[in-house]
Amino acid sequence: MNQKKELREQMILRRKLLSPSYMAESSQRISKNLTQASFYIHADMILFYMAFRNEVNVGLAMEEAWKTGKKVVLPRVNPKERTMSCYQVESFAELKPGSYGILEPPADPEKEVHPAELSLVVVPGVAFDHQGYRLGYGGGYYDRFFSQYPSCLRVGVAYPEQIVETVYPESHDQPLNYLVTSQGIFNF
Ligand SMILES: Nc1nc2c(c(=O)[nH]1)N(C=O)[C@@H](CNc1ccc(C(=O)N[C@@H](CCC(=O)O)C(=O)O)cc1)CN2
Ligand SMILES: Nc1ncnc2c1ncn2[C@@H]1O[C@H](COP(=O)(O)OP(=O)(O)OP(=O)(O)O)[C@@H](O)[C@H]1O
Repeated sequence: MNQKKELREQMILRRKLLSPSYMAESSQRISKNLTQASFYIHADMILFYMAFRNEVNVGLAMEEAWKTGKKVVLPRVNPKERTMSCYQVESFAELKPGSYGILEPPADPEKEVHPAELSLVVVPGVAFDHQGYRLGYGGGYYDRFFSQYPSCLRVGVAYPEQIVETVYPESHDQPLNYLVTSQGIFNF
């Protein structure tokens, strides 16, 4: 547990040291690699995330998804229960800062999507390992989400600097199917 906490702090620090131009360029390459992958091409409803604190910015992939007629979905978090609900979005202009300052869609019941309908989930993270495990901010949001809805394909996105030998997975940690980096794609 302490190993996990130390790795989280170390990896957040490492990510803070990346330059804005490096992150922008890598994020573009990651978005491009993602949108060229067959699992993305075949997906019609995709849960993305809005980057905060130096995370990989997948905005370019979201724009590509809108252009090609895919349904773009974003989460709203419920910090009390540590759960996420999903809403379809049509543009970045609809979003407003929510919990943790992360941009979120409005809670419009007509736009709510049942997570079982998602064909692909793009997952942020602090660190990723060679077995397909990820380390987040410790809220357990994605682990809880995937244990409840195990059928959607999970794809992590990372700068190569975020990949480590192991993130010390625990029994509740839900592994990814793929990890997309600026240098290529891992299949677990
Ligand atoms: N862009 C993005 N959206 C996301 C996630 C993410 O990792 N990235 N999440 C993925 O889970 C969820 C939000 N999870 C979060 C969990 C904790 C903190 C946070 O600020 N934690 C404090 C510690 C607070 C505490 O210990 O109670 C901190 O890090 O300072 C932020 C986001 C849902 N949306
Ligand atoms: N399926 C689950 N049901 C209930 N609690 C869970 C579940 N998965 C994880 N948790 C709890 O959530 C907490 C955080 O888990 P963990 O440290 O793995 O989060 P994380 O993967 O870093 O965060 P996140 O998924 O939010 O990015 C743990 O205390 C864990 O017990």
